[in-house]
Amino acid sequence: MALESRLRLPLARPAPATAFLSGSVSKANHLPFSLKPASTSLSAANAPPPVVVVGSANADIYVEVDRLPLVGETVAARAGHSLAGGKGANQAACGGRLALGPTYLVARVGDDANGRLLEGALAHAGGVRLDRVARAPGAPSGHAVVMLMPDGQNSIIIVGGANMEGWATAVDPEDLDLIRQAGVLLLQREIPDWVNIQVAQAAKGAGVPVILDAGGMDAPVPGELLGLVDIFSPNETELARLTGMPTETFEQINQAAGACHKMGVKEVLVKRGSQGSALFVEGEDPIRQPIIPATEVVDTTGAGDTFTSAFAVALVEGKPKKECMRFAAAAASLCVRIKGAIPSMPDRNAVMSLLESAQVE
Ligand SMILES: Nc1ncnc2c1ncn2[C@@H]1O[C@H](COP(=O)(O)OP(=O)(O)OP(=O)(O)O)[C@@H](O)[C@H]1O
Repeated sequence: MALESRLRLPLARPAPATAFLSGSVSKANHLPFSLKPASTSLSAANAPPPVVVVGSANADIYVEVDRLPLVGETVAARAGHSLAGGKGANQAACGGRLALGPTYLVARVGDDANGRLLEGALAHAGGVRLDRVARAPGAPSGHAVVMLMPDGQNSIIIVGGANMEGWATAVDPEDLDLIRQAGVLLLQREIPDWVNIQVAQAAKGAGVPVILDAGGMDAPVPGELLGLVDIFSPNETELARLTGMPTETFEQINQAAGACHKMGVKEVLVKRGSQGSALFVEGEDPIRQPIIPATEVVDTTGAGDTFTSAFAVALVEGKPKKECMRFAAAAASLCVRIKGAIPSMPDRNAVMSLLESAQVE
């Protein structure tokens, strides 16, 4: 069956994705954010095109220990539990909750218990289309053992598994077809660079904007990948690592973003934790977005993924960049109030309520 009919995507895209980048967004796209209908139908002609996330899905196995075991020693954990994570899964789960149109995750899991945990958790998170999450034979699902110490420190061991080994020698043509019909392609760095490059090439060829979240492996970002990215989104540490420049002050970040422009990335969206965020578009004044203060900061895990994904959701709706950043800051502010990554990601109505109340403050 042709992909188009299998996915029941509208034949005509509501707005050319490139319009969002060039700033030539139609007037209709400047409408305020609208509420998410009770059920999102792909066949709705006026639904925004899909958010497509290509990335990792990881089973995060948390063990609470008093101390790390010595070589040859066995220690008993005080508690243990497993949660779905991985930057790809996190960003897809967030898109699923926030986007008016569909959100797809393209990922590889193993044919094992962790793979089933991931599929179940993503189905439970709601709103994410899992048609393109495939079980890779012969590779375990990506997983991480997170050892949590009483003082809040942690030690982590990651098994890349299917995230790294589960892709065939070339990306599945059906995945590439889906990407060509997307409103935005969202990438991170927890799958092989060659996969990111192939899917970014497909997006670029179809005029679909590509956002690369710098989070994940800390190996250098290949120049070929950077050259295909429309918006590069690092936090301050990742920006410093990429450019070899200091990123402590706003002016230093501005300089480092300028170095990224020289590497071929036109837009750099920097996440600055409790200092907010800033977007550096080549040749334009930076746009600064302060945080929307949280009543109580419980756990910032997943705040970066929430921010990037929410930004992408607003971008697909044709919102101006400043509004995309405000929407993302509101979503991330809600995320830091609840423990965990996927469990803390807000739904659209909560973000809109916060935006409304923040407006009148
Ligand atoms: N204390 C806070 N209060 C409100 N919003 C916050 C707070 N900390 C972070 N945020 C929001 O979350 C966004 C992303 O956070 P951060 O810069 O920590 O991302 P990150 O380093 O990529 O995160 P991580 O990798 O831990 O998910 C910030 O730009 C900000 O909008």
